[in-house]
Amino acid sequence: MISVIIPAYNEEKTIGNVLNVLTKINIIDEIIVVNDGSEDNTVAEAKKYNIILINLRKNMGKGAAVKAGIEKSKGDIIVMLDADLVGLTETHFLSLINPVLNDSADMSIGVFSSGRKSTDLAQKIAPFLSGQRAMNKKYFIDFLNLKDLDTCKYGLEIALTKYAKIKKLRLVQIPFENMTHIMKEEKLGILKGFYARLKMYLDILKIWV
Ligand SMILES: O=c1ccn([C@@H]2O[C@H](COP(=O)(O)OP(=O)(O)O)[C@@H](O)[C@H]2O)c(=O)[nH]1
Ligand SMILES: O=C(O)[C@@H](COP(=O)(O)O)O[C@H]1O[C@H](CO)[C@@H](O)[C@H](O)[C@H]1O
Repeated sequence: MISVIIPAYNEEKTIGNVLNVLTKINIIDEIIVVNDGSEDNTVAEAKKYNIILINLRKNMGKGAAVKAGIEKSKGDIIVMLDADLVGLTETHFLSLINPVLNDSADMSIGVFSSGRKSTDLAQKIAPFLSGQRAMNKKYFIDFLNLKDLDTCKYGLEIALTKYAKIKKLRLVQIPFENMTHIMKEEKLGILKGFYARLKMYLDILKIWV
């Protein structure tokens, strides 16, 4: 059984397109949207689709949102996808999940390529930060027992990557062609976006070192 978890904070502009694609993919058993205290119409947009909605009352950060989704999930395979993806297709989804389904990898990581230069470059430099992942739930549960996701925010992915290394999991990177996401500076404007980026790097550094 496959559960997809989508943490979402103020993603009213993009979450509909992501859900529109995912809700048409037959092999997905459940899609869990975790509204992380959004102040915009994310919830209303998500409710247009056949999904399970978790509402966090206030913004808790990505790590806490994903944790809430995993705890609610019923699947034995978990897929994490961001709500601000642009260009997602069924082919991307299948290519991400197949290595885990056919047991040729324990964790697969989707990495943007040939989407937009800026986002391609960021993921080329740091593919281990990508939020698009598939993994067996047993590893996620083990990971949750070891790592406090309630406070790690954007440190989630680097924590997952470290976990995979320590546990010697088989990792595979899947090129996500023609995909991009909305960058922080585009969502929030240059100054606020850059500030949010610095805060994200701080979350990552806290887990990294
Ligand atoms: O406090 C937060 C910040 C982000 N997100 C979600 O986590 C994913 C990745 O966040 P973001 O798009 O800001 O990261 P980026 O891809 O820009 O680094 C998106 O679906 C966000 O809506 C969240 O649930 N809570
Ligand atoms: O690609 C990146 O460098 C960062 C930053 O993306 P932005 O272009 O600042 O929105 O985004 C990734 O890293 C985050 C932390 O690991 C993840 O939460 C995101 O899912 C991922 O897209």
